[in-house]
Amino acid sequence: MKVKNICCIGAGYVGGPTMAVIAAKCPDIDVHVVDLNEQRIAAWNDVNLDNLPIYEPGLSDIVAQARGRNLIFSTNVDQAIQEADMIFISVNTPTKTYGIGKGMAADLKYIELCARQIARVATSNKIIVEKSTLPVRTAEALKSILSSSGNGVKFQVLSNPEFLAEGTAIQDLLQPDRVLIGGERTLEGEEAIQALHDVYNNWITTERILLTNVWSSELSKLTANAFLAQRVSSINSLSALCEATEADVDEVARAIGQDSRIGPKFLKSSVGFGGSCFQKDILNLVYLCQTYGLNEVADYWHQVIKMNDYQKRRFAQKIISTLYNTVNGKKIVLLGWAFKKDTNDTRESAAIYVADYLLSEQAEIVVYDPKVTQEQVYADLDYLNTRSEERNRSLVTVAKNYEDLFKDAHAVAVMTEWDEFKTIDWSKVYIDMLKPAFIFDGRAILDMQALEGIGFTGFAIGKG
Ligand SMILES: NC(=O)C1=CN([C@@H]2O[C@H](COP(=O)(O)OP(=O)(O)OC[C@H]3O[C@@H](n4cnc5c(N)ncnc54)[C@H](O)[C@@H]3O)[C@@H](O)[C@H]2O)C=CC1
Ligand SMILES: O=C(O)[C@H]1O[C@H](OP(=O)(O)OP(=O)(O)OC[C@H]2O[C@@H](n3ccc(=O)[nH]c3=O)[C@H](O)[C@@H]2O)[C@H](O)[C@@H](O)[C@@H]1O
Repeated sequence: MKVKNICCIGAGYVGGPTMAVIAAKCPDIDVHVVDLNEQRIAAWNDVNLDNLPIYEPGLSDIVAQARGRNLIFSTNVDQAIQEADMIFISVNTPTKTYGIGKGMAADLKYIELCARQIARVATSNKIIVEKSTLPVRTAEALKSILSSSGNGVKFQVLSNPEFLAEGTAIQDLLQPDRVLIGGERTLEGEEAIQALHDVYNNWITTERILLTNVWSSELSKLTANAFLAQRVSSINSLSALCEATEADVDEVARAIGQDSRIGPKFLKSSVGFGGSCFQKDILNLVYLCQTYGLNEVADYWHQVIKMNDYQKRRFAQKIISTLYNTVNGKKIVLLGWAFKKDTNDTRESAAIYVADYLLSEQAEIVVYDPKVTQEQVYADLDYLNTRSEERNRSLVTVAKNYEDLFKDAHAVAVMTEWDEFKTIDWSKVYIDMLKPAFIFDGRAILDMQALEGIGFTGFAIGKG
């Protein structure tokens, strides 16, 4: 079967870029991306490509290439479902905030709503592709809902998890390490797998397209994120030991990373990992293990999150103890609020939690991030519900630029590894600050020796 018409439900960080790349690489396939969020769809359709709803290097070029030719963004979900022979489900799967599994399990209500809508609207056979990150065996529930419509329409459910990282999404989609497709190993299942394989094969070689069964594919996505986050927590756990023993965590990472069995990537110690998925997906994995009675396995993976929480707390405590055990009324400048550089995404960013600890000690925080808005900073703090919205606004200021940023500050802390922080004129900053002037580098990106030469009292994560 040759796919002619694709529908993607969910025009977010994954659905938008993924479909834009498919449309650009497969000009003979019509790609229809739909979402309930009218504002988001309007932004995808904006003539000014600077107004696309998400920022990713290279995205606007890809959208410009395909939009209006074979790439359509709309809110007409029913029509897109009816016309498609393949439907990607790319909706959000956040951690549940209520009921059984609260705070741990993935909330699958959006996925289920999609399945019910497809079952209600479809009048011809379709291949359903799980693009969202889902607990293992979700395809079973999807199949059960889809097959209950009773109108004779047949569905094949495939798992095709996405491995892109924010900030490098387009590069990751154009040249992925691998594409993973899981399907039923029946005749119809194999046909569906082949159809999706052929879509990707327009630009990705067969060797990089891995075929497997549905359950292995679903579980591989959670596993990949768990392994990546585990590496960060592993190196972060050792950053604490390095600080206690005068070892240097970057030197340790370099030494172990040269071992080809370990490899050099994802070994940069930090103030803690953030982003919308690592924590959510590991909690989901932990919950799954608990559900199957595998408590030791659950505890093992839960430790990755606990270590991350410890790292954020440890950094905040380091600031407090260094500032003579009180930050009450002291001005502390946080450089960076996004969860990593080159994105304006702040979901689960370590900066939010470090700020929250310091605010509970009644510090006065000034935040500067080149891409994050003031409204976003306040929204992130209000979401934690630690103190009133008024109190957050009275204790936190968001600076738009460097003007007077460091004036009379007691301390500066680097939270995000933005390149521009490396080229700040630190001698000038030193003059502006109160003395002793403290600097805390949560990403270990600054030249601490040079800073101490200027007169700063410095601390960098993982440096003894
Ligand atoms: N953000 C990332 O970098 C990555 C995310 N993922 C996974 O991909 C999935 C989607 O993530 P994001 O794109 O970040 O989420 P997102 O929140 O940016 O986008 C999801 C979109 O789905 C829409 N939606 C929800 N229910 C709908 C419905 N019934 N009909 C139509 N539209 C509906 C929402 O309005 C929203 O615009 C999640 O499962 C996530 O874990 C996987 C790899 C990378
Ligand atoms: O499922 C997802 O959502 C995605 O999650 C991550 O991508 P992302 O969260 O966008 O960004 P990463 O580059 O993985 O960084 C995550 C966090 O770890 C931190 N990190 C990363 C690497 C490192 O060495 N040290 C470190 O502290 C980053 O600063 C950031 O806060 C994965 O890398 C993607 O493969 C996956 O598809």
